[in-house]
Amino acid sequence: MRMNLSSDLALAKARAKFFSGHSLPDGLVPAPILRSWQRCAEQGLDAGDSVTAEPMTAGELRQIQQQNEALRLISRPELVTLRAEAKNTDSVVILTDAQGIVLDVVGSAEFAGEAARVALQPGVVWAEKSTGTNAIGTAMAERRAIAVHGGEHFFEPHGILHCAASPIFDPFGKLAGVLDMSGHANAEHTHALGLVRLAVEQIEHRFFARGFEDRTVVRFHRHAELLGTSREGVLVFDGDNLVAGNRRALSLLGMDRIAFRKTRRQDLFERLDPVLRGRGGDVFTAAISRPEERAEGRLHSVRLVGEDQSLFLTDDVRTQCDKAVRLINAEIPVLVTGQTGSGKEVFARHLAGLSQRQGKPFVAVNCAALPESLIEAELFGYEPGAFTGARKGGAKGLVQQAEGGILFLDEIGDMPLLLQSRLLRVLQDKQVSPLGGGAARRADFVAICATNRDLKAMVEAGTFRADLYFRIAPFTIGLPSVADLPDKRAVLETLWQPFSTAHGPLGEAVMERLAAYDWPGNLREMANALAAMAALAGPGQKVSLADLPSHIQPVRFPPPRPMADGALGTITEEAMRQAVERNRGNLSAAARELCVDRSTLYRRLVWAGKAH
Ligand SMILES: Nc1ncnc2c1ncn2[C@@H]1O[C@H](COP(=O)(O)OP(=O)(O)OP(=O)(O)O)[C@@H](O)[C@H]1O
Repeated sequence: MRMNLSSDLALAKARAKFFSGHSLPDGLVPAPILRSWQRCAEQGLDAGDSVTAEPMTAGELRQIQQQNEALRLISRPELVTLRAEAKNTDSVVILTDAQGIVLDVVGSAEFAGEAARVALQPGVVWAEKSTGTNAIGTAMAERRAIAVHGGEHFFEPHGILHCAASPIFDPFGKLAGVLDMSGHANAEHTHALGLVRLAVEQIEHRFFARGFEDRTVVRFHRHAELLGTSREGVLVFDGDNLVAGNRRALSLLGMDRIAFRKTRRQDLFERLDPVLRGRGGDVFTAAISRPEERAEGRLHSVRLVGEDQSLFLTDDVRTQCDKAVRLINAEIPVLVTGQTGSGKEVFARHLAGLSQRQGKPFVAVNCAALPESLIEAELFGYEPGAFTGARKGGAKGLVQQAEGGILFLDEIGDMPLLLQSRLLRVLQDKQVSPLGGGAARRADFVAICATNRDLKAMVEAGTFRADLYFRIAPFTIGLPSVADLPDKRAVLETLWQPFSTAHGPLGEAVMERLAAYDWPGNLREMANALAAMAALAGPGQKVSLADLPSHIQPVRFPPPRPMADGALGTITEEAMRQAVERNRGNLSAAARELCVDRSTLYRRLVWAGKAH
C-alpha cells in the first residue's frame, strides 16, 4: 500500500538509525522487514552499495526455465490473468524458482524496462542474501506472503519499487518458487498482495490435479459449494499416513506443514466420510477418492464449480450457434473472431459440445505461443530422429491427438506463412505426414480457427494466404467485445452466478461501478475481476466497493480548486477533472475524450486526489 509522506519520513529516519548501527525500537518498521534487515546486515550486505547483479546468459536462463517447466506451466494461467491487472496498474508479474531466480516477467512493458534497470529481470537472483530485503527474497525467508514498499527494501536503488510476493509451496510443503507483483513505489497497489495470494492459492491447488492416483485424496470444506474450487482443503494420504496437503487444508485443521509424514489419518478424522468430522469437532463436506476406486474406474465425482461455467451468449451469437454446429457436423471449418478475452475458445468448446463430436478430443493450439521452429513438429508430429533434440520414439502431432474431434487453432493470424501452406494441404487432403518423412496418415478432425486480427486485411497485405483464408473462413462468427454490448449488467449477472450462492447478488453500487467500466480485457477480465472480488469478500460476505480491483474503484477527487493562479498544471488538472465528471467517473472514456493516456489521467488526478 502506498504510504503517506509522514510514514515515508518515519521510514527514512528508521533507515538512517538502523544503518548507522543503532537498534530500532519496536513498531518503527514492520517486524518482518526489521528481521530481514537484520539478516541482510548479518550477511555483510551494505545498504549503500550499488546493485550490480549480473543476469545469466540466455543459454543458462533457458536451462533454468526448462528445469522449472512444470512450475511455469502450472502457473501460466495465473500469469496470464494477472498480466491484464499488471498492465492496468503499470506493474509487472514475476515468477521465480525456489532459489529466487526470476524465470518470467509479464505485464507493463514500460515498467518492465524500468524494473530491468534495478535488475528485476529474467535470470537475476532475488534471494535476500544477494539482493537484500525485497518481497521475493523476504517471502522465501519468512515462508509467507509479504509486501515490501519503497525504502523498506534493503538496498537504496530498490526504493523505487513496491513489491508484493507469495511463496509457492508444492504439495509436500517444499518451496517451489515465488509469485510477485511489482510496480512503482509511488503508485497505488492496494490489491497486489491479495491478488498474488489468490493466484498462488490457485497454482498450489493445481499441483494436486495429477500425480496422486495411487494415494487417497480428501478434498473438503465447511461449505459444500466450495468443493472443487481452489479454496477447498486437500489432503493426501499414503495408506494412513498424511503425506501432502494444501495450505487451506492445514488452516482448516489448524496444522502446520511439519505435520506431513508425522500425522496419521486417525489423528485427524475418525473415518473418511462425505460428512467428515474433524477430531476438533469441526464438520466438513468431503469428496474422497481412493486408489482402489480409481482402479475400478469408479472415480468419486466431485462437482467442479469452476467448470460449471455460466456461459454468456448474446442473442445474435446464440442464433449463429445452430448454423456453426451444422457446418461442424458436415466437417466444414468455422472461424471465430473477436478481441482478446472475448471468449473465442470458450465459445469453440461450446460449439464442440453441441456438435456430433461432443465427448471427442478438443485440442487447442495457440499458434502465437508456439516457437516457429517447433510449430510444424508440434502440429504434425515427427518420426524418430527427425531433428536434433527430438524424442527418441518420435511424437504424435496435435492434429493426430485431435483424432475424431476438434482442432482449435487459436491466433491463426500469427501462423508463419510457410506453415500456412502446409496447414492448407492438411485441411484439404485430411492427411498428415509427420516430419522426417513418415508415411501420410488419414486425419479425422474439424478445425475451428480463431483470431483477433483482421484476416481479410492480412490477405490484402500478403501476410496471410488467401487460399487458406477461404478454406478456414467459409463461415465466420464475430464475438462482440464487452464495450460494444448494450447491457453490461446482464453479462455481469451471468458471470456472477457461480458466486451468488456464497455471496448473494451484486449490490447496486458495485453493479453500477462495474457496468460503467469498459472492460478492455473483455469477458476474461470480467470473469477474473469477479472471481477476485468474491475471494476478497470473504466467505458468505457481500462484495463491497473496496473489494473492486483498484482501477475499477470509484475515483475520489479533490474538491475543485480555484483556477486563479492560472498555472498550466492546475488548468490541465481542472480540464481532466471536468472530463471525468462528464464521463461519470469513467477514466477510460475521459482519457479518450482528452486524447491522453488513461495512465496519465490516473496519475494526475487520482494521485493529486490522494495527496490532498
Ligand atoms: N461466453 C462466456 N461466458 C462466460 N465467461 C466467458 C465467456 N467467454 C469467455 N469467458 C471468460 O473469459 C475467459 C477467456 O475466454 P477465452 O480464452 O475463450 O477468450 P479468447 O477470446 O479465446 O481469448 P484470446 O484471444 O486471448 O485467446 C474464460 O476463461 C472465461 O473465464
